[in-house]
Amino acid sequence: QLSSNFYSSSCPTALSIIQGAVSAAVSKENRMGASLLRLHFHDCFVNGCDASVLLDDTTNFTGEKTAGPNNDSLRGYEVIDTIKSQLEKQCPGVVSCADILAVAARDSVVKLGGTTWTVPLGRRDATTASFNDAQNNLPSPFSDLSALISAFSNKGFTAPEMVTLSGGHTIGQVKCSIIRTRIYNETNIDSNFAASLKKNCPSTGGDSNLSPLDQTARVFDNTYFKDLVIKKGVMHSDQQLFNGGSTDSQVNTYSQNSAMFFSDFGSAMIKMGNLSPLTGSNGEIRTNCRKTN
Ligand code: HEM
Repeated sequence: QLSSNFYSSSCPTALSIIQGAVSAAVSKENRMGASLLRLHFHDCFVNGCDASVLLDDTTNFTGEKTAGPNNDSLRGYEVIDTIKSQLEKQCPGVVSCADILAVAARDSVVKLGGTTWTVPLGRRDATTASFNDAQNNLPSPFSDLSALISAFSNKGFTAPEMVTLSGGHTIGQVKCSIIRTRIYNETNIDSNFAASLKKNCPSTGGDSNLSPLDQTARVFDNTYFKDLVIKKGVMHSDQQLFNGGSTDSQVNTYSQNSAMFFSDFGSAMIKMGNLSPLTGSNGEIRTNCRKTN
């Protein structure tokens, strides 16, 4: 139902405007590429790829931005605002915020050295956001493998696709509060690696101190999987993918074959971008991604 040429007559410059703005934002701050990829994931897993994640709360703790997994953690909203205002000047009322998120995620991965894919377009924007759905549908970094598999299965993904998409953690940063239990209490972690993470993540305090999600977190590559094999997964949920269970062999394969990871990642991102889009006369094209029209 979505199509890659959706804006080719209504806004032929849309894709180049988005790419230019993503490129500028990531050049200014490398981590922004990771933040924009995560924004699309957190949009799609909560009632589909409909830009619900971008709506500001009208009352505190009713929308998605203030839900546990997003509050003080999701970032990149200002970059989306910049892109939206450029698009509104060029083609007012045409390009949805949901499509901006999907294209910005792809352009971020490319800019950081990763793979590319063709983004199907034509999503429209939601008029509601749900705090509870964000609380309940986004996976937890404290989950074991079985819970990670079911969180993705609830959205129609296989366990191998869950592993592939987790490769998104090849870029970006994580807060100390998320990794503290792992680095102080878990045993399936390389001890020198744990010691080095503790330097920037004390046992009390420093909750917002950041650590890179893999050893080359400024580059989209397969180092995330190489790290898992040597027990250098950063979050509990990361190391679950290589912990003596059913997903070990796939992690091994990706650690040795980045081409396979790249090609699977592109396919899985297209599938994620297809999660219940609003099309036709459903939803709207927001003028401001933070507010309904
Ligand atoms: C498998 C289940 C997943 C869990 C439990 C999870 C959880 C998390 C958590 C807790 C953080 C750090 C948040 C913070 O410290 O503020 C994070 C960061 C990140 N996640 Fe995930 N995530 C998962 C899957 C994914 C997927 C599927 C993608 C994209 C395809 C993704 C992309 C990212 C990126 C790029 C970052 C870094 C963001 C930044 O630096 O701003 N994650 N994730």
